[in-house]
Amino acid sequence: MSVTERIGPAGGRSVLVTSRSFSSGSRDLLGELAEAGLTVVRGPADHRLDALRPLLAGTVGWIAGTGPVTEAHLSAAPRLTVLARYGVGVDAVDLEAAAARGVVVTNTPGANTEAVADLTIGLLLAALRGIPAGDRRVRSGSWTISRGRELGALTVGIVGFGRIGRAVGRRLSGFGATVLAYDPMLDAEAIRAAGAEPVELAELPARCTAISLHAPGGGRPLVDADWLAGARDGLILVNSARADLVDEPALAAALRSGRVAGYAADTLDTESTGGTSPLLAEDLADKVVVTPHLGAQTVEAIDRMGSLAVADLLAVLDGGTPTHPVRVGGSR
Ligand SMILES: NC(=O)C1=CN([C@@H]2O[C@H](COP(=O)(O)OP(=O)(O)OC[C@H]3O[C@@H](n4cnc5c(N)ncnc54)[C@H](O)[C@@H]3O)[C@@H](O)[C@H]2O)C=CC1
Ligand SMILES: O=C(O)C(=O)COP(=O)(O)O
Repeated sequence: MSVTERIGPAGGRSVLVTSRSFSSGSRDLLGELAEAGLTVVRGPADHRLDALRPLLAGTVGWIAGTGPVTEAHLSAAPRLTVLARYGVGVDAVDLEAAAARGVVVTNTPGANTEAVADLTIGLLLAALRGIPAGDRRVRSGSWTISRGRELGALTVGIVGFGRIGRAVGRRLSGFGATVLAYDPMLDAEAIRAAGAEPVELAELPARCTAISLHAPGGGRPLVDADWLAGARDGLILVNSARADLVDEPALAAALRSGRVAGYAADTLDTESTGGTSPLLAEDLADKVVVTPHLGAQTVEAIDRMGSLAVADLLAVLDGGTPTHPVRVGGSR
């Protein structure tokens, strides 16, 4: 579909869709929007202002992926009433600017939890057993082996023990791993009740063979040179959350020194900044595996995210209350 293709009647009120993966799903969501008298307009997922400006002018609702929503975007959308984040993280949205303009922000908590938890285990196993590197060797004619670890023998740390962190913890417990968790918003009892040992962030590197990140982005990196200096040799780090949780140059140095044995991620800084990632350097190819932010991309999660986003968008446009509002300070 081209950037400005319209679905529904010309003119009238329009809904801008910039999520990469929004589709009708099992409920004909595009039909529901059209039935509500809304024209659906597609825009670029990276939210380039020059391309979006003409589309934002008439938009009353916006279904957005992970692209930035800044004061400049909002001021280009004077009729905007509701920004429905199709997904969970609101780190790229200027929530204060939205609140100041009376724009209601919603998201789809829980809709992609199982999808991201599944991918996280896949990334962890890929790094732990060297699956992508093994595949490359076979394709180049070599049946050279590598030695990994069994997941059940490991102590695994989880940073951010929310919906996805706990879903990953449940899967890890099923494998027989020992699960430690750090979450500054949860008390120790809540963490224990969800099956993990509560620990401080600083304890994790020395105690874990693998650590998985599930905290919101938008702040300073939690994984930096100091934190990495405390790691056991051979740490595996998994990041299916946000790139800015990790100081990437510091991690590249730790991978080269061998302190960190592997990094498996669904995101990199370059996802939003463009350019070249230090983690994609040729000499790190066998230690780093990256997927293109596809954690939420399952048939099931896309269906749930779309249904929740459209239901809340229509509720707000009807003058009602959304089920999943995001308030200022609702993120990290
Ligand atoms: N790869 C992908 O496609 C996806 C990535 N995500 C990312 O995963 C993150 C987590 O998603 P959910 O589990 O659904 O959110 P959630 O809100 O249920 O869990 C986040 C947890 O992190 C905790 N937290 C906040 N600040 C923290 C800090 N400084 N250190 C450690 N923990 C902290 C919170 O208390 C909360 O329990 C999202 O914010 C998003 O960035 C989410 C969905 C899809
Ligand atoms: O839900 C999130 O925070 C995600 O990262 C998923 O984003 P997406 O819908 O795949 O652009």
